[in-house]
Amino acid sequence: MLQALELKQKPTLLLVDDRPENLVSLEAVLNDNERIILKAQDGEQALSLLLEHDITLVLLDVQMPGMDGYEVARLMKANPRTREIPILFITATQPDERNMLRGYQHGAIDYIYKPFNTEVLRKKVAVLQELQLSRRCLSVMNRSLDEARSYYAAILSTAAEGILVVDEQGSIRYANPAACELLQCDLDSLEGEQLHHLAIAPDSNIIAWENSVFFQHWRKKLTYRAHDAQLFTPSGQELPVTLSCAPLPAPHRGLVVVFLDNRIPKKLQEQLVKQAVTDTLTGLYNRHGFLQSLQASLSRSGRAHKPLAVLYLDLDGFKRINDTLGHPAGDELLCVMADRLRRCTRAYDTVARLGGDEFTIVLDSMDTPEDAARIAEKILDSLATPIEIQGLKLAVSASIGIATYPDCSENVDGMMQAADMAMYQAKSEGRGQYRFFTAAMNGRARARLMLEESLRQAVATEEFVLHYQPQIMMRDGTLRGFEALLRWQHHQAGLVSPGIFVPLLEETGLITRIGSWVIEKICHQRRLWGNTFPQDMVLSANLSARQFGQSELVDLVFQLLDEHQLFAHQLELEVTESSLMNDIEHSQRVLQALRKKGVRIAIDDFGTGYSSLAYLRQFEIDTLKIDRTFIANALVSPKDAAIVEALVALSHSLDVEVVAEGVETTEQLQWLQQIGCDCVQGFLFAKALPVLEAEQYPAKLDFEKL
Ligand SMILES: Nc1nc2c(ncn2[C@@H]2O[C@@H]3COP(=O)(O)O[C@H]4[C@@H](O)[C@H](n5cnc6c(=O)[nH]c(N)nc65)O[C@@H]4COP(=O)(O)O[C@H]3[C@H]2O)c(=O)[nH]1
Repeated sequence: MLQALELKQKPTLLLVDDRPENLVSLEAVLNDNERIILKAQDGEQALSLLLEHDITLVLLDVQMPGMDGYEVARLMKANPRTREIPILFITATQPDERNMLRGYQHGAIDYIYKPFNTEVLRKKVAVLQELQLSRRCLSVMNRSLDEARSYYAAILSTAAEGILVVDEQGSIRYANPAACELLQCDLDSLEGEQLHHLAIAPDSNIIAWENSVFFQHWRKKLTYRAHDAQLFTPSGQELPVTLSCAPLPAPHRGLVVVFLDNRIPKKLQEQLVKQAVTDTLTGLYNRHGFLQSLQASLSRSGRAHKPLAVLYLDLDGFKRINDTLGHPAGDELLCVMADRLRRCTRAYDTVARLGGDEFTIVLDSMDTPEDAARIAEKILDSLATPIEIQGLKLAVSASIGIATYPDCSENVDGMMQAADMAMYQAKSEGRGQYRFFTAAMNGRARARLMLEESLRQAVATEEFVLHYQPQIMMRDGTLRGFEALLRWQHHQAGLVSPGIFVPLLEETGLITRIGSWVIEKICHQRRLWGNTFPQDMVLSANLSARQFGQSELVDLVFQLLDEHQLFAHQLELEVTESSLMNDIEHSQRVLQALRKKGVRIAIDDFGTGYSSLAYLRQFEIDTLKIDRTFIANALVSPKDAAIVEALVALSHSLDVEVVAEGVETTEQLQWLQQIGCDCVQGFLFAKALPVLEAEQYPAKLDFEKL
């Protein structure tokens, strides 16, 4: 833009003469509206105009007082801004040869003598002016050419891709810095090198350029592209590249080759693949990686007819460590665990963490299935050494299930299921041990699947009923309330015990649906019993851990209380210790909200879980239900008796009501009375009763006679 403006400007002449009349006559001759004319009467004025304006040509008087024309020319020559401006000297006398040469030396183009022929002067000025404009034009173009050249050179030298320019004979004529760097050589050694030699392994036969793919494509004016090409450095090192080779546009006869180092995307891809199959915490394989590896091992073992085993390992009591010491401690434990598992296995066995505290191992190419038992024993032995975390020595054990190929299954899913089932078997038989999968387990699994299926149907067809077990106040033998207990009225099998189906409901997630149904049902029942029982009679329901963790629980309870117009204290929700410990903050929030409304909270089965007396203080509760195993043992085990006594005393000091569960004998009842237990529940009074029997129960109860 600036350059175009520069060229469009009118030419400017500077006339320099000490005599004003000469200046006037010169102006009269040269003024034609096509040019601008400036005038100066001495050297100083001329120099300052020269610096201020863009002068095309100077007509300079040689003889001037003070600074003469030669001196002005010398000073112009010395200044880069005025150096190139042509000077036409005007003189009355022919200068001597020395001065004339001095003039030419300082930039004079020509001399013109006074008195001058006006026509000659006009012509000379016109020619010189034209020449000067052409020169300017040229220099502007040169400048823009230089700029364009340095712009493209900068692009070429900063490009991350290697760029080569090759002539039609296949000789490299140019290589950018990236090309030199990737090919590990300097420009000098690349220049003149044949392009197709770079694409040939050092020990291969050299072919002629005319037979190369580059030339073949160039001849047909086509671009050659290769995503997995190979170049070779002069030292013979392989360079995997993506490459394109395009003919240069006419009139150039040659090709431009652009290539990109494939090792960078490859490395990124490798990293991504690694991340996708690795457990970030332990660095072991994750589930995805493990299943892939198991698939590959099964195929190998199939071909080699070698047995293979999958070990499924679950840490015993990991959750408690995580909950009590915090997640960082849990993570540390898992890392130590991963390390020990690595040490117990061979380099080519696959060790993985599926998630949480579940680890799996593929034992590849075993000689006999007993090798798997040896490894399992080694793992259990290695866990016998306590793990030190946060200054505490933690004793950790694991349950291990083993499935062998081809006996248990021949596919990934089957092997995983079998190992998982065997692990559950090991766990249920007493932890810290290993079990091989057996056909009997398979039978049980099948039965379980069938049960699961009919349970789903039962949920859909509402085959559930609630039975009510009475709770009796010790002080006067009156009815405190009922605990609602779920029963499954199976259309063929009859009444199924919750001990069988509640864990299944929990595992399948159906428990939340049923749980909501139970709360709704007892609210409904409590309203129906409005006139049958006193106002303070309590109905209680069990909450599963999952249900207790649900964010909508509080709203549901409030909504049902409203709907059935109940007093909040007529409803008691029983939560187990472990549900509370799952997420302590959440538990505190839920309990606070429910109790604020007046809903009663009971801790169920106290003594079977964490048995932490500390949280009796931490959580807001109304009732503590002592587990029936303590009551069953209390009269034969002084230790259990002492625990129950301490619990009763502690609960009273915290204003918490105590309910003893599972009271079956009058001896137990008398003892509980002695130690001040508030309330009792058990077969001594009644089993869980259907609605009608529950209604009639208080009339039949004779507390004194018990
Ligand atoms: N040996 C003996 N047992 C006695 C005696 N008195 C009561 N029981 C039994 O002890 C269990 C008490 O319920 P739980 O501890 O909450 O234990 C319950 C509870 O954890 C769960 N459950 C039952 N109904 C529900 C429910 O509606 N929701 C949820 N989430 N769980 C439920 O199933 C478990 C077992 O329930 P049930 O089989 O009904 O077994 C009941 C009850 O019948 C006694 O004197 N001796």
